[in-house]
Amino acid sequence: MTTDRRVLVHSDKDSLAGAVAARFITKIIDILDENDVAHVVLSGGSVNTAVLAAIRDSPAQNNVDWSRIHFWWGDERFVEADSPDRNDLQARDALLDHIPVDKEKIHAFASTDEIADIDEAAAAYAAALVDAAYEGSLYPRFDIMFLGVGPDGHIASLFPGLSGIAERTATVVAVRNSPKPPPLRLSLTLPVIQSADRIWLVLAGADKASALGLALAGASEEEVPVAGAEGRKRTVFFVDREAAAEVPASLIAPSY
Ligand SMILES: O=C(O)[C@H](O)[C@@H](O)[C@H](O)[C@H](O)COP(=O)(O)O
Repeated sequence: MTTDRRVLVHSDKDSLAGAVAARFITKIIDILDENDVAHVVLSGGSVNTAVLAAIRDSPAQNNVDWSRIHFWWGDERFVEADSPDRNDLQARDALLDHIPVDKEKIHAFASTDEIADIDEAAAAYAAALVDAAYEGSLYPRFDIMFLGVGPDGHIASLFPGLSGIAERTATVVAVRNSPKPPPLRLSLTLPVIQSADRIWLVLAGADKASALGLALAGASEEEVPVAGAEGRKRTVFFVDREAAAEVPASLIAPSY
């Protein structure tokens, strides 16, 4: 697992979103210089959606060959296709509908209109991951995985105290009792999350400070799921000052 886990602090949510957007554009151009395609995992939540909007609004995004990027989601609310609760709709509104993506490379979780049974929907996403997997794996090589963090420390739809966080075999789990509504969700599991080359966690607000502090101080992933977010190459916590309030000073990278 990575030894490179860094915390980058920005003054507020807007500058955080702008900085992550700029860094994403630079990094994805580099990745596409070296690879035919890239795989990016998107997240729900207001902060990550603000990042997507900032990417859309950046003139530099014209330099990205969007048609070579596969888009996946870390989790999804299992609701109707047109529900505003859907993470994929939020991402389409903020970015995907505004850039020249290849629609076949947008891998959204099924809605309840497409597949009524949540276990079948989880199996369908697991099958989509296999279809794009590199040899010998059950999922693609994810270049960048965006994750949000809840005040309880949840990532994707892996919540403290629920069984999903402990799943080590399945790549996708059906969540029936999410403490945050809506209760039915689909989520990648921790082994898939930890397979990503780069995990970029983007979080803002005082309500995240405790979970982030605990995770970085060595709490278990069962107690604070974000503690388990470690990518293969690099794990970066992009945070605002409020969310950074309980981060050990030794982990904070010099601001830039
Ligand atoms: O699944 C959900 O209900 C949310 O999408 C959640 O996982 C979100 O990503 C975090 O709570 C961060 O949310 P904010 O970015 O809005 O703080």
